[in-house]
Amino acid sequence: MVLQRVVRAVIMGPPGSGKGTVSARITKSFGLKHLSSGDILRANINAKTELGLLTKSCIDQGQLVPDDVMSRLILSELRTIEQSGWLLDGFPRTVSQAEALDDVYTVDTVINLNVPFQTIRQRLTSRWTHLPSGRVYNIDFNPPKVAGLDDETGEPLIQRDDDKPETVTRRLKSYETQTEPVLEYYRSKGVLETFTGTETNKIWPHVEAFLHRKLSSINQRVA
Ligand SMILES: Nc1nc2c(ncn2[C@@H]2O[C@H](COP(=O)(O)OP(=O)(O)O)[C@@H](O)[C@H]2O)c(=O)[nH]1
Ligand SMILES: Nc1ncnc2c1ncn2[C@@H]1O[C@H](COP(=O)(O)OP(=O)(O)O)[C@@H](O)[C@H]1O
Repeated sequence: MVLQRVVRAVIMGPPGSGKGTVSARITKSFGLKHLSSGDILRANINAKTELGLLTKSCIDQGQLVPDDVMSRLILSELRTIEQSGWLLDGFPRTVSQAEALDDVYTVDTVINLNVPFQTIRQRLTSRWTHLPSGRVYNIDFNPPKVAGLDDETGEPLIQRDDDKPETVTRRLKSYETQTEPVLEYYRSKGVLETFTGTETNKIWPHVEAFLHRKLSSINQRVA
């Protein structure tokens, strides 16, 4: 689909709900630029930047990075891709972050992946990540072609430290207390679209059909 105007979208859902997996499909089908807050933070930690050193302990403990740090980081990244449509993944995670985003950009649509916590726990302990690209694999769901190696680059995959069961519990708690209110924030603005299920392959066709409708209606309004 060729877009006549930039589309600004957010994908939300608890850790492990499939945001990264679905984002990869959205970018492929609709050409939006994917910006993942977690990928940006992990790249900084890996490169031992000042930001990486500052945020590592929060992430390892399953806590959120402070709002002002996150909002500054993501808004400055967004400025560099202002001319493109984008899909934000992992930001905003608090109402304060949502307000900071809202001060600068109007979000057209928010895709909310509603996946039960029980399903998520099993997935995260078998998640393997290619750090430089953010590509994710799963031993059961989408294993790499060669165990332990990224399909595209052949580079090693890692298991994230914060995917340990006790840290996952803390991340889910922080999702409930700090991130769920963001769903209400977007619901009241009339832009929240929730997709419920336990399997990405069943959720995806609904997300795809919804985005086709949504993007066509945005294009028609501009035409
Ligand atoms: N078993 C199973 N695993 C899935 C499914 N969808 C995604 N995953 C895996 O679950 C893990 C978490 O997905 P991810 O996209 O990283 O979620 P995010 O944390 O919300 O970005 C990854 O290892 C995925 O490969 C699914 O439908 N079934
Ligand atoms: N918007 C944000 N606000 C605060 N902390 C964040 C944000 N995005 C990512 N983080 C930190 O990075 C960690 C990993 O984030 P992410 O990769 O998005 O997790 P997941 O893919 O499991 O949802 C979070 O647990 C948190 O510590």
